[in-house]
Amino acid sequence: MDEDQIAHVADLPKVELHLHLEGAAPPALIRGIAAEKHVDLSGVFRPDGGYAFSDFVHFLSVYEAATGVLKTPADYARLTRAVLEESAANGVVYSETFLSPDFCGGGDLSAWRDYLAAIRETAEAAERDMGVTLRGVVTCIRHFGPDKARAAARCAAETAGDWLVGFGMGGDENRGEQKDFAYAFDMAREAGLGLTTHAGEWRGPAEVRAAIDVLGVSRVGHGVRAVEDPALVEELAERGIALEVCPGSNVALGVYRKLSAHPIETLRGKGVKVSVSTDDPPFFHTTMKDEYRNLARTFGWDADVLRELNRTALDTAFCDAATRTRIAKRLETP
Ligand SMILES: O=c1[nH]cnc2c1ncn2[C@@H]1O[C@H](CO)[C@@H](O)[C@H]1O
Repeated sequence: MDEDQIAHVADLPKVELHLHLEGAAPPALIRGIAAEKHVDLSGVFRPDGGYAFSDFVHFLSVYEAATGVLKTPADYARLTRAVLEESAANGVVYSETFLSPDFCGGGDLSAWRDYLAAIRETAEAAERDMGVTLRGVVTCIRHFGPDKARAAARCAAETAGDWLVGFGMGGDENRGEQKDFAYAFDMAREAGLGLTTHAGEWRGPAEVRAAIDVLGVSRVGHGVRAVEDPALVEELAERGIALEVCPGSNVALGVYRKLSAHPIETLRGKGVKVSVSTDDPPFFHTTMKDEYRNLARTFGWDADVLRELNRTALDTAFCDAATRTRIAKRLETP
C-alpha cells in the first residue's frame, strides 16, 4: 500500500468502543493537576515524560496512582475535554469510554451522580464544538473484587439511560473468576445496559467462554486469545459476539511480540465482529490514526476494509437507534 493510501485510511471517520477514560489522560494533564494539588507522583513518569511501567500488573498500579490526582467532578471535566480533543483530532466520530464509580466517588451513588453529570456536560459541549459523540460504559475493576463491583453496578443501574449505555469489567484478569461478578452483571442487565467484560487478553479461550456463557456479554474487551480455540472462534462468529480489539495495547504490553503476530486479521477472516480501539493511548504510545496506519501497513487493510470495520463497530455500539443512524451517516462521508 502506498503512502497516499495509508494517509487516507488514517483520515477515515472512526468508531472507538474501548477507551479507559483515565487511561487516555495526557501525561501533561495529570502532571499539571498533581502540581496544582501538590501531589507527589514520583514513579509514575519516565524522565522523558511518558508513563513508566514495566509489565501489566505494574501498569495497573501506575494507572491507579495517576488516577489518584483526579479528585473532583471538575477534574473529570478537564480530563473528558482533553480526551475528546484527542479523539476529535484522530477523526473519531463516536466513542464509548469506560467510567469507574470506584474512582469517581468511591462507589457512593450520590457522588457518582455528580461526577457523571460533569463528564456528560463536558461531552455534550465537546460534541457541539468538535463533532465527537461520547457515551459512557460503567466499569467495575476485577482486582477490587465482587463487593466493589456490585456498588459500581448499582451506580450504573441508577444512572442508566441514553448517555450511560453499558456496564463492563476491566482490571487484572488473573484475579478471581468472571462468575464472581455475575450478580453485578445481572443488575446491569436488568437496568437495560449493554454488557462487555475484559477477557482473553491474558487468560486463554476458557475465559472468553465464561464471559459469554456466564456473564452473557454481547461484547468482549480484547478477547483475542479466543483465536487459540477454533470452535470458540466459530461460535463467536455465529452468535455475533463482538471483540473490542486493541492491537497497539496488546503489542505494548507484550501479549503479542509484534503486530504481524496479532490475531486480528485471522479473527476478522473467520467472520468474528472485530473493532479497533486504543485502550489507554498515551500509556501505549498510540493513537487511533497510528492504529489505522499500522493495520494498513501490516495487513494491507485499505479504506474499504476499515469502513466495513467501522460499520460493524457501530452495529455493536450500545447507543440508541437514533444515535446509531446519525453516526452511520457520518461514517459514509468521504
Ligand atoms: O488494557 C487493559 N486491560 C485490562 N484492564 C485495563 C486495561 N486498561 C485499563 N484497565 C483497567 O480498567 C480500569 C479503569 O477503567 C483501570 O483501573 C484498570 O484496572
